[in-house]
Amino acid sequence: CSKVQEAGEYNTKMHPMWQGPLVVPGGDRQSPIDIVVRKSVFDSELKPLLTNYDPRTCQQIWNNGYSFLVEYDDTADKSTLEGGPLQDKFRLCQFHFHWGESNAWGSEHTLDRRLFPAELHLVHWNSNKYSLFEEAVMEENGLAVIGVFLKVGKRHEGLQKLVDALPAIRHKGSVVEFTKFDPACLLPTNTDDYWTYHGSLTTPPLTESVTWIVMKQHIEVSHDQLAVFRSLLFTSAEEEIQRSMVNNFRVQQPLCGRTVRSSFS
Ligand SMILES: CCOC(=O)CCc1ccc(S(N)(=O)=O)cc1
Ligand SMILES: [Zn+2]
Repeated sequence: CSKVQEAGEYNTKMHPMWQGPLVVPGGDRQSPIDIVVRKSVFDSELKPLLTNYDPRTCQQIWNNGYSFLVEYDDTADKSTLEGGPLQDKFRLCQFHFHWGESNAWGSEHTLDRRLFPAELHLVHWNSNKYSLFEEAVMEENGLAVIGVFLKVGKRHEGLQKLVDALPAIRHKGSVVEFTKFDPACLLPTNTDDYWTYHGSLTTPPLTESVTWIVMKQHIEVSHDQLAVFRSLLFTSAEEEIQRSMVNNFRVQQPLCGRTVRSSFS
């Protein structure tokens, strides 16, 4: 399988984050992918997801120059994910989004090549086996990321608190305190139906350490809420040329014979 990023990754390759080695050691379980729905395999052993998030562990929101991240205190098993395809307990460390410059594209995963305007990633690490995220990120069973597609429609009331905080972190490197936010409000009502496969981080270090759990049901956000995402900047306040934070997604990667399992038939 391709061990070097697709030539078409112009957007992401041009972004400073992508400078450096684009060859991924191994490189046969990269993410994101196109989920071909009719080729996914129903697995009756897959359990419902069990999320137990404590809003009191929410700490800050910041612009890392590629997306914005809401970070959680992951020094104890206070906000956790288990069940689904997972054998262990995983600790929530952050969530972030990927989006486009237009509503026509922006998601990282696709469903039968269908693009969504944005995609939410809730990032967890295996606290049964490892003691730090930085350790788990290098291990095959180290991470679990829940992916949720966003569609443009009615305003998402739970998201608005986060949207209202974005103007304060417009530039790369800015951070503000952000507390008492329950990420469960961003999950779809149905979390029993999902696809799962073994993949990687979609940004450097691109390590193949992620059990992906992609929700079948999307959430709706308003056009105006997405427009505020696009008002963020890739660049720091000191830089001469300001660049809008849009199209911060990676192109789909080769499946390389992997099976995508579904929790529903
Ligand atoms: C060793 C430090 O590694 C990191 O900070 C990786 C952070 C990171 C977390 C999640 C993702 S995603 N888009 O695949 O959900 C990409 C990168
Ligand atoms: Zn992501």
